Amino acid sequence: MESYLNIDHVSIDFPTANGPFRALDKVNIQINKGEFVSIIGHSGCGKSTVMNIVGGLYQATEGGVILQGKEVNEPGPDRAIVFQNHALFPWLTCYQNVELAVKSVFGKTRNRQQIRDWTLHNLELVHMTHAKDKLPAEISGGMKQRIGIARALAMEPKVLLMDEPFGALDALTRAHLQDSLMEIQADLNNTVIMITHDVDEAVLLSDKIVMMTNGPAATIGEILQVDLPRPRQRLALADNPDYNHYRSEVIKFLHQRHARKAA
Ligand SMILES: Nc1ncnc2c1ncn2[C@@H]1O[C@H](COP(=O)(O)OP(=O)(O)OP(=O)(O)O)[C@@H](O)[C@H]1O
Repeated sequence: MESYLNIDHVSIDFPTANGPFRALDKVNIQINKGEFVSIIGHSGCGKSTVMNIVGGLYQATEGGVILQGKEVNEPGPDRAIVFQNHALFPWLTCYQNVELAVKSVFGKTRNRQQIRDWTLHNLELVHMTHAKDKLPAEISGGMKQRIGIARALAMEPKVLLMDEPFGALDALTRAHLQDSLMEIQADLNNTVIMITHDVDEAVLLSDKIVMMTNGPAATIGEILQVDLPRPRQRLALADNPDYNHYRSEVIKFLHQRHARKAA
């Protein structure tokens, strides 16, 4: 059966002064609907480049990305991106930031009341109704990230792309947001690709962890299937032998089999 999202033998060459630089070489990932997939690998291996190709921001030199049987060549609302640095419009309130995304996707098909209800519903999903009339400068980093997630979810994307979404947050805020994201995903069955540097985050959230080799010409080293039952509770998992097994598999990949050579 054909997968929902097929990253099919994707290679990319970037032009440089010394000629083409092959950043990715034949990257192959098959993702099913509703799957949560993390991409992990050392800095500079090409994780964001994979995401930018799926997001349609970069074009693969060879191979391509097929979403529900259609090749993806440009950005579109079917692939919403959540960035590490929120990327909210500073002059718009939280409500207006989400509403803008809703209007851009549903402005022609939904009436004003429906747009308002849908905007409020998505703010509620991320527990941000209380701050809907605040400007981004008036809320914390974790709250901004919640708005970024609400904005992406409100577009009802086929795939949610998250580039280190919690990378800039303190450990406690990060844990709260991971829990919220797991709850939301259990409710909505989103298909998610998330880049992370955090091994625990990858194991806690993912169905599959894609581990990339170091560049240049980075590719998929291994794909680890994480078969921990859901819902997952971080406290219970701390003593779970399967959890610790998955965790150590990722650590061994990153720090033993594909350890980065010292500069
Ligand atoms: N537009 C570009 N032009 C030239 N080279 C690029 C471009 N974008 C990325 N690269 C190169 O491709 C490689 C992969 O970069 P990428 O940003 O995808 O890595 P990454 O794994 O996301 O890194 P990090 O974890 O540090 O964010 C790097 O060597 C980078 O310098």
